[in-house]
Amino acid sequence: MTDFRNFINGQWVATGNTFDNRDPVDNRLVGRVHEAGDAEIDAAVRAAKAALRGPWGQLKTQQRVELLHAVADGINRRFDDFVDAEIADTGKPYALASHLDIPRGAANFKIFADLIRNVPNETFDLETPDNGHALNYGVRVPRGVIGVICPWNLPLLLMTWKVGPALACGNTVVVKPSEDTPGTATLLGEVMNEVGVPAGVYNVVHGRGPGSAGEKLTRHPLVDGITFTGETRTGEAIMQAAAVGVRPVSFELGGKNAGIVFADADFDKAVAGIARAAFDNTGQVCLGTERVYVQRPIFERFVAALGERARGFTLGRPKDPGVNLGPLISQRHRDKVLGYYNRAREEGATVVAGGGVPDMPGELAAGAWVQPTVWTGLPETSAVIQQEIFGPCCHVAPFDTEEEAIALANATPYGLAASVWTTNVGTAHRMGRALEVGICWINSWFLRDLRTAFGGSKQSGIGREGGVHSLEFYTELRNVCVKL
Ligand SMILES: NC(=O)c1ccc[n+]([C@@H]2O[C@H](COP(=O)([O-])OP(=O)(O)OC[C@H]3O[C@@H](n4cnc5c(N)ncnc54)[C@H](O)[C@@H]3O)[C@@H](O)[C@H]2O)c1
Ligand SMILES: N/C(=C\C=C\C=O)C(=O)O
Repeated sequence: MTDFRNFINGQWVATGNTFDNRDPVDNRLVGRVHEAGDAEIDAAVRAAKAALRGPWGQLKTQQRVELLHAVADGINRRFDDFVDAEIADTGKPYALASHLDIPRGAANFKIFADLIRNVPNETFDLETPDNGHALNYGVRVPRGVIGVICPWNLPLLLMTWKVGPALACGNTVVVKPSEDTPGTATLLGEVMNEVGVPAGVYNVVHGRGPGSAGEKLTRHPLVDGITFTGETRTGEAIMQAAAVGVRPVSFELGGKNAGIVFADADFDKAVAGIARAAFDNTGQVCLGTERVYVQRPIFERFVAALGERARGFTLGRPKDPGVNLGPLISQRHRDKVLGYYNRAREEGATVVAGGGVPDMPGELAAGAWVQPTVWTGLPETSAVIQQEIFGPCCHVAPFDTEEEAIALANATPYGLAASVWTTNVGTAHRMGRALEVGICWINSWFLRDLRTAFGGSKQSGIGREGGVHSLEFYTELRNVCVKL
C-alpha cells in the first residue's frame, strides 16, 4: 500500500483525509492519497512565493539551466521507478510508459533548459524627434507562482510539459495532479530534493477538483497564473476562478479530432496511423482520433482493415509479454465510455469491431476494460461523433471531395488536432491550412517537435506552449526605453 503525501516546501505532508488509489488493471486498492485542505494549499502557495525571493530567485540563468538538466538526469536515473509508478496508476502497457511517458518527462526539462540559455531578447533603435536616438529593449521576468493542474492520461508527460518551462523561466509551481494518478508527480518531489532544487520551488498538493485541492488552488490569491490540461468544461470553471485577481491562464483542453484519408494515401501507413491515433493509450489521448473520414473509393477496404487492427490487440497486465493495450483509467471513466458504446448501438451504428467489454481472465475481470471499437453508419449529428468519448473507439464515414472533408472535419466546437493521409502535396498543404485546429499532422500522428507551437483552437484551448511560445505565459515581457 503506497501513501501518496503532499510535497510542500521540500517536506512530505500527510493529512487526516485520504482517498483510495486503485489499479485500473484489476481494481485492486494499491494506495492512499492524502487530500490537501485549505491549510496545505495555503502552505504550498506561500512556500512557492517565498522561494521566488530565496536562493532560487537569486540563481543565475546558467545555474538554473544546470539544475533543470540535473532534474532530467534524476528522472532518467530512476527511470524504472517512474515507469512502475506510472503503470501502477494507469495500467498502460510497459512499452508505452517506457517509450513515451517517462522519456518525455526528462525531455520536457531539457528542451526548456536549453531554450532559456539561448533565447534572445528584443531591442529597437528609435530615432527621436530631437534627431537623437532611444534604445528600447525587452526584459523577461518570471510570472511568479504558477498553479499547474493536470489530467490522468499522460500524467508525467503533461505535468512536466508545464513544470519544465515554468521552472526554466524562473517561476515556482504548485502542482495538483489528477486524483486518479498521484504517483509520478509525487515521485518527482523526491528527485527535486535529490538534485538540490531549493525547497518551495516544486510543490505537490493532492485532491480532486470542485470543492477540493484543484479549485482551492485556482482560487488562492497568491497564485499568479494557472496552466491547466483537461476537459473543456473544467477549463470554463477554472477560467472563472482565475478571473478573480485577473490571473492569466494557459489551457490545453478537449478535442474531437478528425483523421482524413484520401484515396491516394499510402494505404497501409494510413491504416497503421489511424489505428495508433484511435487506440493508443486505450484512446485516452487528447490528440487522438475519434472521427475518421475516408475517401469513397477506398472506404470499404479501409473500414475492413481498421476493424482487423481493432481486433488484433492483446489486452492484459502492463508487463505481460505482448500486451499492447491497457484498461481505461477508472471504473467511472469505463462507465462513461460504455455509455457511448450503448448509445452508438441504439442509434443504429454498424459495429465493425468491438462495441463492448472483453472477457478478461481471473482478477482482471474487475479491471476497467473495454473492447477497441470501430463504428460506421451513424449520422454526423450523433453524440458519438459530436462529443469527446476519450476511449479506444472511432467512427468511420465516407467523403468524396476535399471541400466535403474540410467541412466535415471542421464541424465541431473543438479544434485541437487532425491528421491527413495523402500523397498529393497540394492536397496536404491545402488541408493543413484549411483545418481549424492547433496541430495538423500530414501522413503522421503525434510526431512531436517540442520547439513548435502546441495548443488548441476554438474550445480546445487558450494559448500556445512549446519552444519560445512558452515564454509568453511563463514570463512577463517588460520594455525599457533609454534616451541616448
Ligand atoms: N489539450 C490537451 O493537450 C489535453 C491533454 C490531455 C488531456 N486533455 C483533456 O483532458 C480530459 C481528460 O482528463 P481529465 O478527465 O483528468 O480532465 P478533468 O478536466 O476532469 O480534470 C483535469 C484536472 O482538473 C482538476 N479539476 C477538475 N475540476 C476542477 C475545478 N473546478 N477546478 C480546478 N481543478 C479542477 C482535476 O482534479 C484534474 O486534476 C479530456 O477532455 C482530454 O481531452 C487535453
Ligand atoms: N501536450 C502534449 C501532448 C498532449 C497529449 C494529450 O493527451 C505534448 O506532446 O506536449
